[in-house]
Amino acid sequence: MTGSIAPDTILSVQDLRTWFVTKRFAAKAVDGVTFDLKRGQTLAVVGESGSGKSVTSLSIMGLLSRPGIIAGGKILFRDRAGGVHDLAAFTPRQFRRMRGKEIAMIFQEPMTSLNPLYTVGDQIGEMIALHEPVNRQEARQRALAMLKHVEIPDAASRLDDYPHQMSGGMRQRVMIAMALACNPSLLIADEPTTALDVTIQAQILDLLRRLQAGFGMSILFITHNLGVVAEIAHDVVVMYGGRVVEQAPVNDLFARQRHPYTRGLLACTPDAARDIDANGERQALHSIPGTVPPITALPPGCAFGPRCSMALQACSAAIPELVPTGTASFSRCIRSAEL
Ligand SMILES: Nc1ncnc2c1ncn2[C@@H]1O[C@H](COP(=O)(O)OP(=O)(O)OP(=O)(O)O)[C@@H](O)[C@H]1O
Repeated sequence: MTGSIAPDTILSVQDLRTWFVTKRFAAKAVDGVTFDLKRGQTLAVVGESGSGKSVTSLSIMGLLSRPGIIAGGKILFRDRAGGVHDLAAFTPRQFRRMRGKEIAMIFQEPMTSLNPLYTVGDQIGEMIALHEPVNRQEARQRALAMLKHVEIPDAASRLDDYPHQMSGGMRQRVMIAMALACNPSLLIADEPTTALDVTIQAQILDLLRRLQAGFGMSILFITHNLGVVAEIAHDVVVMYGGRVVEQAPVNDLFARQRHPYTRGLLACTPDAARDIDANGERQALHSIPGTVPPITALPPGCAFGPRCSMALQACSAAIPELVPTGTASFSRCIRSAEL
């Protein structure tokens, strides 16, 4: 029995637990995470470094490194033909057949996906040939079409470039072209714009939005930046200490944050309109006190408690439940009604 998934949903992560277990420690990097990604939409997973975002995406892609294991939960994925698979139970062989074709991933650093020794045309073509019966000429034509889709100027003359001959923004476009070459229904994007300067970042987000409208893929977007979330997401999951602390449609989340951590993250996001007053004076920068605790030493009760200005004694007594705060919103805070 694979489990159930709503008809408009392409990915349903259900009570996922991904742990790193050795003789010395058990790091519960992801501990009971649940969310749904709807077809053709973008779900952003946001949180500070160490909150468990990347481990969540690596679990979905079957790319966990040792000693990481999926200790519990389901990752239900609906393929193009409508079949539902539990990726949490997939073998490496099953993942190899699915990756690139049905699910693709882009990373912060394009050179983790691109081989410096091959031209970009060869690399995109090879990705297509791996999953589809195309000859060399067809693969090259498809690679060219993909370079055009990702809006690389003068694409025909860039087909035989090596990655090092391109700028960072162009390499990011090539990585997106490679990821989308076989028309996957799910794209996992792990901080794909973090290393880029803000104008290029905006261009890449804009490109992803247009590609989503054209190709119809769903996007799981991992980021620490709420500014990026506002640009691209339909729904948002906020993670802290390996757990979901808040979950909401993007407009609801920005209108009202129902967890003090989300509120703190938003206050830390630079905003010129807010941070410089009418007299041109800079307001003090906000920051959340302290740092994310190591996953092996989470405080008792609410993991955010020691950093939270609203914490009560009860917050350290038990881990708060994720409770509904709206029709599609949830918060793991006992004071969410006051926020
Ligand atoms: N191979 C590993 N062995 C042990 N612990 C690990 C391993 N990989 C990740 N972790 C732990 O899992 C936790 C979550 O890491 P993860 O990379 O998912 O965080 P993140 O939110 O994506 O942060 P970043 O933005 O820095 O990537 C961290 O506390 C990290 O120490």
